[in-house]
Amino acid sequence: MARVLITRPMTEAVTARAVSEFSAEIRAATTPMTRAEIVASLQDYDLVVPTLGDLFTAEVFAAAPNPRCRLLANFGVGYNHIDVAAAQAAGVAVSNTPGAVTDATADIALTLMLMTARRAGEGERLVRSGAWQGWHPTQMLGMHLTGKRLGVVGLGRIGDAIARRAHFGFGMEIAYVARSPKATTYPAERAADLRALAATVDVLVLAVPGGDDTRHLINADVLAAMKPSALLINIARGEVVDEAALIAALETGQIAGAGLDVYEFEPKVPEALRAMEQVTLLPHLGTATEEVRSAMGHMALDNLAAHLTGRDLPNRV
Ligand SMILES: NC(=O)c1ccc[n+]([C@@H]2O[C@H](COP(=O)([O-])OP(=O)(O)OC[C@H]3O[C@@H](n4cnc5c(N)ncnc54)[C@H](O)[C@@H]3O)[C@@H](O)[C@H]2O)c1
Ligand SMILES: O=C(O)[C@H](O)CO
Repeated sequence: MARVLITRPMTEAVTARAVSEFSAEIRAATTPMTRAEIVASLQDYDLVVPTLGDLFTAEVFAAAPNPRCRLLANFGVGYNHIDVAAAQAAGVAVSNTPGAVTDATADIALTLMLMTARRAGEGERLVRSGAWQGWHPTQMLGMHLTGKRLGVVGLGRIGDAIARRAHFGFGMEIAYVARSPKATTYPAERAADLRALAATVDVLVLAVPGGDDTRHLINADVLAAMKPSALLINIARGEVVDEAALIAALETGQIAGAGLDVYEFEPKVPEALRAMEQVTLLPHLGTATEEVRSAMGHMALDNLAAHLTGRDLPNRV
């Protein structure tokens, strides 16, 4: 019988299937595995279901030569915590959970857009503080999203779901950057480059994968191109944004606000960001619904099942 390790507690439905179908061992901690645990997981298990924060780096694969592990069935669509080339060189396949996460993550992007544009976090804090003195015509005025221009960086599954919600729900104009034009169900303008996109939009939303190719894609230069009234929304990965440059841009009023679900040094969130009223901060909630986390878990288990029965992995990276 193959030894299967799942590196975090899962929903009840996924746990029940993992135990009955795979006799899986489920690690009890909710925190990422230590380096020593990761090396041991490669040496001691045939199949591992890792997730965000489990750092399967090239160095870790080097520390576990000829691993027993044959598959990392990642729980999550983003796999920037796994060095896929090093895994493949070690004979370890990698799969992920695309699609299952799309709608929930797009919903969180819209939540961040609305909360930041309409100052919802600030308003909620005001009410809770007991200091609210009542409605008046110029109280806490925010930005009206309807009819504004949205720039999407990463018009893939989630970026497209965000753009659809923004266009059909809020009448927003959609613009994007991509290597080639995309077929969309809404009118969408392809910008010449990222700076050109940043310069013309009211909201810039990030939905690219993390990793070396997109690290600090949003830097001081891009932030400087944005309008002073514009908002930056990040549901992608924290490292896509140079967080120090973002803090500087917010402090100097170069941009008006930000809505963040992810952080460069997650779960550390700089005190400077936590102190800013114009910033909405969520704890990586993109996929956090019972249904979606179960769908992600089942997808990871489907990849284990395919591997064990010699079928093609449905979601091979
Ligand atoms: N906040 C969350 O909880 C959460 C949840 C799910 C996914 N995510 C993140 O969202 C990412 C996207 O997921 P997806 O399913 O939409 O992936 P996807 O592969 O369908 O879409 C990513 C898109 O980004 C494009 N892209 C890559 N580099 C680019 C660049 N430099 N400039 C412009 N476009 C670029 C790709 O061509 C692709 O179209 C994941 O990799 C993950 O990191 C976050
Ligand atoms: O990439 C994803 O699916 C989410 O960020 C959770 O890992």
